[in-house]
Amino acid sequence: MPRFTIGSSLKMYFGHTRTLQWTRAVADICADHPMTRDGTVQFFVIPTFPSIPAVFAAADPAGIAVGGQDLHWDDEGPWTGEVSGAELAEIGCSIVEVGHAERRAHFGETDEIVARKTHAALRNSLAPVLCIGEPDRGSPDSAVQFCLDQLESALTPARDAGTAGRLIVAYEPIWAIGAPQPASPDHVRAVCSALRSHLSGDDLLDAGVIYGGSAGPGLLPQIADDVDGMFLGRFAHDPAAVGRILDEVADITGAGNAPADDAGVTVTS
Ligand SMILES: O=C[C@H](O)COP(=O)(O)O
Repeated sequence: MPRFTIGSSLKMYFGHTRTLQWTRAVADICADHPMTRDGTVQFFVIPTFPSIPAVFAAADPAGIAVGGQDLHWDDEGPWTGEVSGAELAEIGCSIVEVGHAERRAHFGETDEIVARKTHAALRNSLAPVLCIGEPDRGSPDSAVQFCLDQLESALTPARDAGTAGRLIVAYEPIWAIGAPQPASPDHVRAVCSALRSHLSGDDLLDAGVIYGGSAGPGLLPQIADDVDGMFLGRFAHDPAAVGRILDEVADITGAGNAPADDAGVTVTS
């Protein structure tokens, strides 16, 4: 597992041309940056479905993982308009977003549907970016209880079937999505550390917990000890923000002060 998993869902913000411009700019940054080159950071991008093949071609050479924003709970069948995890895996995706708050709110995704989709991702060897988070601002303790219930609900079918795999839990308090600023570092740390403890040593799942909700440059240094990465939205629309976050990773890990070799790769030994 990389020390940090950091990525962005482009939601429906960009058309195809801008998606590719953004991806190429981010791929250039990741191809050059010591923190992505040495595997300290696994960067991922989640575009709209039609852009996935072109994004894959632009992102894969830079080591960027690509995923879908949703999947169906079945692997095939009469589901007009839907996309299966089997097909996402077939075209090269390694991750898929499941249960984002916007899908739960606007597309009727219940906890049961999210659970079936989580299992569909895992059985197709896709790492679910499983989005959980409390609806209203409150205490960290109440958020932890809400999120643990949501998490275990989402994992029930996979646990029942004994399906193993990599899991990326995206802790996204709903009240912090689309907001001017993220949840406070203390809140993020309390909830994410509880989720990490809960999943640590899981028999089936190799799990990490990342934070999303108005995340951007400046946040990771305040939460790094208690998270496995960040899920970026609007504050990564400027590709330069990705470079700033990777620079912050270098500072966090101490690599920022290390000398670089001729190829520009930081020498840490
Ligand atoms: O998918 C990303 C999250 O929903 C966060 O989006 P945001 O940073 O624009 O609030």
